[in-house]
Amino acid sequence: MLLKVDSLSHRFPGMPPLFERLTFEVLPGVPTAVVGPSGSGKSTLMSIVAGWHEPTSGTVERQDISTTCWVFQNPYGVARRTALDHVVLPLLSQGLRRRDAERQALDMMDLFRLRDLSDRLFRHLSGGEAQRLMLARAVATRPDLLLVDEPTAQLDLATAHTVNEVLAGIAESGAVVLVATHDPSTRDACAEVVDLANAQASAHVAA
Ligand SMILES: Nc1ncnc2c1ncn2[C@@H]1O[C@H](COP(=O)(O)OP(=O)(O)OP(=O)(O)O)[C@@H](O)[C@H]1O
Repeated sequence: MLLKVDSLSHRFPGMPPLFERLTFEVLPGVPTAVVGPSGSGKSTLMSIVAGWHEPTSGTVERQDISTTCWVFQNPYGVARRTALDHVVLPLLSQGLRRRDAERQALDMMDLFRLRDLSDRLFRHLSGGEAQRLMLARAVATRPDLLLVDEPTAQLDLATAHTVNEVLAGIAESGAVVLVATHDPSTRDACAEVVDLANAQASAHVAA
């Protein structure tokens, strides 16, 4: 598997270019951070990589990648469903029996320190809990490509550390992982960094 971004440029109508000729690759086992100031185009890049948005020019190749999950910056859930339901549902739709889906979902919630909240309604979760729940749901389905936008934005240091470790573990287990972040601890937990700070003039990848 390989995510290959080649000479990618994007500009919204009437705005200066967000990035130009951005070129980088992400391999399984090499979690990669996308960094840059607010408004530099991190979320836009994620949506282009996810295939939701057409770039102005350039290409995104998803070699041997058949499943993609994109975890948004803002968590979206069903107010009157439990936390556990949110993780179980995609597993049921993958064909797992309910008992197996629940076991797998609880294991995943454990990783993200959410197991004690399994029966809590989504609308009663805190922002950080809801954000971790969205991560647990995405990771539980074992996507080939995992795109994550600001996973630690609402978390304390210790919980952010847990999330960074889980994301590194997911990459190690063979997924292609790309994380947009402002958080230095997440940046440091990644093996590669794509910096959009200077990507208007010439794109680059910094280690
Ligand atoms: N559909 C759109 N049409 C026009 N402008 C847009 C559109 N989507 C995003 N923008 C603008 O493009 C710029 C980049 O937005 P984006 O959300 O990608 O930045 P970001 O780096 O993720 O920011 P943040 O760190 O604040 O989340 C912003 O100035 C934003 O207002």
